[in-house]
Amino acid sequence: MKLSIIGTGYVGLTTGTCFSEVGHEVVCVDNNREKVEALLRGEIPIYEPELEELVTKNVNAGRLRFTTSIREGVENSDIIFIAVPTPPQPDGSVDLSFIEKVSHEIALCLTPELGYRIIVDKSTVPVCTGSKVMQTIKRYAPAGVDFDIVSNPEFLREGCAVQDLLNPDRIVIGADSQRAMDMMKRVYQMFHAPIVETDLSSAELIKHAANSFLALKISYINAVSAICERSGGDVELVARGIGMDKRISPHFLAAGLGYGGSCFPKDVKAFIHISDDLGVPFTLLKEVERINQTQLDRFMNRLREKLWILRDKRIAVWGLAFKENTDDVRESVAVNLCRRLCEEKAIVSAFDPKANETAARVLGDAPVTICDDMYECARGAEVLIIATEWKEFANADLVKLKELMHLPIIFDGRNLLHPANAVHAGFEYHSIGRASVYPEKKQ
Ligand SMILES: NC(=O)c1ccc[n+]([C@@H]2O[C@H](COP(=O)([O-])OP(=O)(O)OC[C@H]3O[C@@H](n4cnc5c(N)ncnc54)[C@H](O)[C@@H]3O)[C@@H](O)[C@H]2O)c1
Ligand SMILES: O=c1ccn([C@@H]2O[C@H](COP(=O)(O)OP(=O)(O)O[C@H]3O[C@H](CO)[C@@H](O)[C@H](O)[C@H]3O)[C@@H](O)[C@H]2O)c(=O)[nH]1
Repeated sequence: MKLSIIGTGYVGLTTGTCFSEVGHEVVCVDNNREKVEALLRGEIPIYEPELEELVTKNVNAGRLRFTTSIREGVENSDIIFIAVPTPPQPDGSVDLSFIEKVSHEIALCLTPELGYRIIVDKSTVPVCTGSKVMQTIKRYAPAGVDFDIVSNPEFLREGCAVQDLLNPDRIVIGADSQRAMDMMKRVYQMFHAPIVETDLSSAELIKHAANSFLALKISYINAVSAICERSGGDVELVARGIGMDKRISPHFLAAGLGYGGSCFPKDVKAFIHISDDLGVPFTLLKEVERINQTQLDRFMNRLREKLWILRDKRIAVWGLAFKENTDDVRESVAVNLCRRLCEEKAIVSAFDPKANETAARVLGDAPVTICDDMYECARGAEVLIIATEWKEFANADLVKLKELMHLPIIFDGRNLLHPANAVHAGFEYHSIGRASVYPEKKQ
């Protein structure tokens, strides 16, 4: 089928590429000329495992192309996906100006002669946005255009987006027209995944409800981690013990520094705002947010308990991305941690396998020394903090690390290391939701 995607960011580029991989003919549109020019030169603007190979393969096969022209996308596709940003506003509500602008632009490209078109919202939007897109298109398109609106939320995780897209747990399609639903099912028939057919509003709600529930699971285990720290329990054992119950599942029960990224923080805020607007305040989600914020505060307190004053202490931070396998630092807890350490005048060095450049841009004036090598980053440090769950850090050579550091102290904000291994290598080891462990003192 002929598809276009408006917005070639994390979602648009990976979705468009995976659509082309299963045989569709895809035009990816973006109004960022530099981004499109880079893509036309074969440069991939983001780091996402497997993406570069798939883009190259499908561009060479003639199934995937890039343009800055919405008109080219609209005229050359039966189905137009919108994948533009829906950022938060200061009050937590969603800024829908990108969606409105694209809807308007699509409307101006539609003509009765083009024939039937489906406009699909893939961006994460508040319930009832679909009907606003419909009204906008009706308002600005010439009389007689034939189109339907569909909601098809995206559930990919950054860092494994290609695999998530090619092997989804489910596809959600919200449509108020059978013709649109049937065509959308054809788009996804090659993905061999269950399809949840809904009305427009339910599909929009599924996305916010899903992300809020996942964030809730993380905050739940983080709240349990605080209780473990006070009581002498071990949150890893507790998570294992509850996660083996199939009704709970072991996923998204990893205690840590809290959730970050471009989705959970903004989508939880948005769902709170939506529920307030509807007169049914979702106060549980306010607690989810509060727990997420206090997780980093508690970690900073424990660091101060250990080092007393952070000023002039050499602190190395492993990880800057908001999670492993990505260069994305949007709402990264690791970056926030670096900022807070700098505010307290610690001497901060940091390393990330993929996010050094993106982090340097957002850190701006914060005096963080960004290092090219994880061990060099730790040289001379009094404390090493693990802030992102990269495999490299879990597999670190602890003997080498200990030789390089000034003091052998690790604060593991993602519970990546095994406490016994850290102690065996001679480290004092502090982690989330567990008692700290210390190497045996020689008499
Ligand atoms: N990042 C994720 O993991 C993820 C997963 C699921 C859903 N989502 C949702 O998908 C949407 C997009 O997120 P993203 O992370 O891909 O954002 P992004 O910022 O990475 O990409 C958005 C792209 O849209 C382009 N754009 C903006 N206005 C445009 C216009 N008028 N015409 C053409 N292009 C335009 C931008 O230049 C940018 O390249 C958001 O609603 C987000 O909540 C994101
Ligand atoms: O057990 C866990 C799992 C995750 N995290 C943190 O949660 C954040 C988000 O991680 P993850 O969900 O893996 O990445 P995202 O790319 O943000 O994906 C989420 O947000 C996307 C955008 O809406 C959705 O499409 C995905 O389904 C949803 O998982 C990161 O900071 C992780 O460190 C934890 O602290 N503990």
